Amino acid sequence: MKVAVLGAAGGIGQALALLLKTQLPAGSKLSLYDIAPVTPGVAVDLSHIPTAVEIKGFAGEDPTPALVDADVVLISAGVARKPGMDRSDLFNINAGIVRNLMEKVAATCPTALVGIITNPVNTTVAIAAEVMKKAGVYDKNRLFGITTLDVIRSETFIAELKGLNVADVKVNVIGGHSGVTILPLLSQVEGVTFTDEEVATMTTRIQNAGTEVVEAKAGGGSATLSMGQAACRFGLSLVRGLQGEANVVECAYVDGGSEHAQFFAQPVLLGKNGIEKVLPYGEVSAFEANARDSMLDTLKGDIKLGVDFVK
Ligand SMILES: NC(=O)c1ccc[n+]([C@@H]2O[C@H](COP(=O)([O-])OP(=O)(O)OC[C@H]3O[C@@H](n4cnc5c(N)ncnc54)[C@H](O)[C@@H]3O)[C@@H](O)[C@H]2O)c1
Ligand SMILES: O=C(O)C[C@H](O)C(=O)O
Repeated sequence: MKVAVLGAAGGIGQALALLLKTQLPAGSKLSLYDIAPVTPGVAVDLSHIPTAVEIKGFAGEDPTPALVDADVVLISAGVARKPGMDRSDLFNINAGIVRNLMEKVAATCPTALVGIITNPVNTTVAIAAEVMKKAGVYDKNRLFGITTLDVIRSETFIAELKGLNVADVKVNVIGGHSGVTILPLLSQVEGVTFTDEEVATMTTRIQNAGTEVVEAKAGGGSATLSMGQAACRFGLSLVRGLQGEANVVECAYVDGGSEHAQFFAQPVLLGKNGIEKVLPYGEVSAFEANARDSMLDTLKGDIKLGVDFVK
């Protein structure tokens, strides 16, 4: 199994690479790429960790050598937010970066499972899909916007509020990955009840959690370490699915035939071909149904921006 990380010298990329080096199954290959010249050095550094994961680093303008024979590609290349910015403010720079990298993915490893981390995810995933379509190699079951950070934040905050063991908290987060498009389904969390006020406060906290980190870092970037953990969890789930493990389920932003929008985050069953099955997200409360319906104009606008960018 070969996993490639594009953007591997960045805050997320380095954390993710470290976690993958220590957690990928024995015999895996890990390939790091970034335009930053330090990237081969990052790989040399990680290569001294005694795990049976072979690691190589590549820098420069062309990601192709890192992509050859990749089974999974995780993309965090691009710029991050500073205080006062919205994720959509990153579009001008990151749209072109994702388009260019996806052109290389389409040419070099078109059947790889691709996880997009680069913001604005609601839009960059649509860009990735359009690039693959243009190249004639689009498979909607192999492309994912990684929304796992919203899931692990929800698990953490709910466990804190309700005094639960965080390992026991499971929550679906649906929609997209920015502001009101992030919708945790609190009504489905087993073993707890929330007051209306708790639902409103917790939903807003989860939706604004990225901004919480951006403000706390005060100009030093956005979430990197928690995102490294989230991307590692998602990447390992992709690998477990590819290896034939049963019942691997994650929420992700996918082209899953949703009635709500072309791309929509919801639970998916992962397998040897990426998405084996898009799963229903279940019953929702009146509050959640209203929040879901209210987000759709924003989400569809974000998606259209990405589609138009490539067309
Ligand atoms: N999906 C999520 O939940 C989530 C969470 C956190 C951050 N993000 C996003 O992830 C992205 C990266 O964040 P970060 O904190 O790691 O930023 P960072 O600035 O620390 O790292 C980005 C890396 O991308 C590299 N890069 C830039 N252009 C490139 C190109 N054309 N090819 C290859 N590499 C290139 C840079 O050299 C840098 O090393 C941002 O867009 C951020 O908004 C997404
Ligand atoms: O908020 C950001 O800009 C980064 C990321 O999308 C996050 O949710 O932390």
